[in-house]
Amino acid sequence: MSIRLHQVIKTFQTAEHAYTALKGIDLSIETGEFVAIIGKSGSGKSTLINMMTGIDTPTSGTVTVEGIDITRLRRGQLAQWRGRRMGIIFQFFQLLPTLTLLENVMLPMDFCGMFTPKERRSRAYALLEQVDMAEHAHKMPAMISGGQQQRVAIARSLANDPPIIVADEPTGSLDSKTADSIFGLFARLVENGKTVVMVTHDNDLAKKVQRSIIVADGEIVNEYVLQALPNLDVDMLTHLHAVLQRLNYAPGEVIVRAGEEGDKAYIITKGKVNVYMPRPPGEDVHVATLEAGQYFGEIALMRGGPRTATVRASEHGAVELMALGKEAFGAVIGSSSLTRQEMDQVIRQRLEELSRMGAEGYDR
Ligand SMILES: Nc1ncnc2c1ncn2[C@@H]1O[C@H](COP(=O)(O)OP(=O)(O)OP(=O)(O)O)[C@@H](O)[C@H]1O
Repeated sequence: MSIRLHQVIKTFQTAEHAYTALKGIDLSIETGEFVAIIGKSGSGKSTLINMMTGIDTPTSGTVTVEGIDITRLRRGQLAQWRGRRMGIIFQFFQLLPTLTLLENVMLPMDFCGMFTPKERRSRAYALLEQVDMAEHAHKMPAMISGGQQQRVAIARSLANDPPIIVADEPTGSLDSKTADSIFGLFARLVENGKTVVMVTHDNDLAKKVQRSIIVADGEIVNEYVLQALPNLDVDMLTHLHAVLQRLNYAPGEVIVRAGEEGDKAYIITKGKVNVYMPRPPGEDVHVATLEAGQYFGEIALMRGGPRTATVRASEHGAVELMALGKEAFGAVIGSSSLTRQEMDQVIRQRLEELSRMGAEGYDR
């Protein structure tokens, strides 16, 4: 495991009041993952990654990177550790304006005493080559474009060959074509075995990575909610996060019952549920097993009418669900036609399955 945050809380104390920007974050990022962190402005994205890099310290909780609890490192140790193990990239590049591009890339090696001075120079050239900037090596940062400066910043972040790259809105100030090419560089780093964590506002870029983490109001949106509703935008996911109600069921417990009025849909976030077709007299027939990342209860909300099936928590373990009421469900469907279409498709399949198994009245 590459990065692990456990119960991380960050409270900023200002003159007038205290503001809790992170509210108990649990998060694990594996070695070699390409992770996008997205969220509305002010949701806590930068604060979150500043915890991972040790640029800022949590008020409570632990941050473990490659097995080291970085919250326990002293300032000097932390700077050395970071310099060797992490490459950091910011939105506004932050190249030193009085040094050439080559010198900028050599700087982290100088700081951490990595490689011999001669090696540093040739390594810096090689890194600039990797990002197509070698021909500009002796220019000053002000002489090149923003996209080029970001390429150099990426080369600089790789100076000490760190296994982890953390980037805070690296494409935020670039046009979309340049952003795409910078994104391509990150993808290549991941192919070469690096772990990359990238904050982005750009939904399209976020869709291209293996894993998205949505920060909403200082918390992380449950990843199974994301899996269940992959086409919602950040605003809707943030809204959903605020209104979803967490529910727990014991093994075997009934969650919804066929024939009853339905006023909620459910997303499974832990465990499995079994779906049964009602067959009098009380001999329900098992139709399907659903697991984390799937939803149920949507048919009654989408099509009206009573529940079409009974759903129980699996006998083999407890179940955690996120419930959304009619109103939130309506907002979700209304916000994304793709989600609506996909749900329609799921419902059609489910009703066909029920009808195929001989239940009456399910071929609506
Ligand atoms: N040093 C600080 N002192 C007080 N409040 C802070 C401090 N840093 C951040 N905050 C507050 O914490 C919240 C989260 O900030 P953060 O910068 O992490 O958000 P963000 O999601 O990265 O936003 P953006 O996308 O706009 O950069 C904000 O409401 C911000 O005002």
